Amino acid sequence: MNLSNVNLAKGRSMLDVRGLRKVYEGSGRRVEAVRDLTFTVEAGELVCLVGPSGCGKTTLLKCVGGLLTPTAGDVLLGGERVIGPPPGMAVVFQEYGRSLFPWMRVRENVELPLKQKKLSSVRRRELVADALESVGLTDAAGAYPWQLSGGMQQRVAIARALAYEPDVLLMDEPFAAVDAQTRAELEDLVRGLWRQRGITILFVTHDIDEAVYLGERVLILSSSPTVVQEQLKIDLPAERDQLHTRVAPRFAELRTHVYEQIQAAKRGTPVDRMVKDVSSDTPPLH
Ligand SMILES: Nc1ncnc2c1ncn2[C@@H]1O[C@H](COP(=O)(O)OP(=O)(O)OP(=O)(O)O)[C@@H](O)[C@H]1O
Repeated sequence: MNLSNVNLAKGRSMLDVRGLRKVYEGSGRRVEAVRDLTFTVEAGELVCLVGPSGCGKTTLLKCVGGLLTPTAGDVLLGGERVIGPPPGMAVVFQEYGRSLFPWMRVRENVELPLKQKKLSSVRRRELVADALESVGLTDAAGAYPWQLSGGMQQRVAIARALAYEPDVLLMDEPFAAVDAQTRAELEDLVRGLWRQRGITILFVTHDIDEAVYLGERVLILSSSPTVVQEQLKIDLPAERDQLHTRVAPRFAELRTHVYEQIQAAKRGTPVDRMVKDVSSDTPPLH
């Protein structure tokens, strides 16, 4: 499935997750990781998923990316059911060290997935150069990953995903392993790329501040077995920066609200099992 030619205007559903359930079984152990997840991501949206540790964020992302088969429910990308890794998706994982091939130069790592596409070598080179420029790594094209810092390696992983021109970019705690300053830079890089390129991004994080800073909407997940506890519209201005956004009173209100919800999830406070879609309203804050 290639959605590049499909007219997916902003505001239309790109990703539909319906009644998703995942139970792991084996070795005499049965874990209901995800109970019943339903949500939609619109074309061009940046949605963050946040929830307590072990609540099934990675499981959900693997199901969305077609890397795991759900026990029940469906994932639809552009209206088509995901039954394996779809060509319209790219994933950036936390462990950049394991996702890049150490024996390949940066430009070869970025080009590798493009070889699955029927593109001329000239076009592949253009896409690689454009993606490396977007993440500020043009000068590192000939280096090996192990010659780069952790933050630079994660930029390479982002460039590889961008070069692939995905309709949906899945990011699984991509900045969890880098230092705080690099993390802030990478957050701004992702928001900048999202605004420039209009990609649809589903970003998983356990970091509440990161979710509020990055997202247009935050989906708060309950503890395992997981359901969507709340969907919160982030009504901060589109122009965000680390200095001013994070000290804005509204940022503090939103992060406090998410924090309270996650604490409630950890305590196992019963939550409404239906999705509360507040995407068009200002969220109630207490
Ligand atoms: N392959 C597997 N087999 C059995 N159980 C699993 C498997 N993968 C995950 N689980 C269980 O499913 C639950 C959810 O795990 P998952 O890694 O999806 O959560 P998470 O929210 O991403 O965690 P964290 O925030 O700590 O990274 C956990 O109880 C975990 O032990």
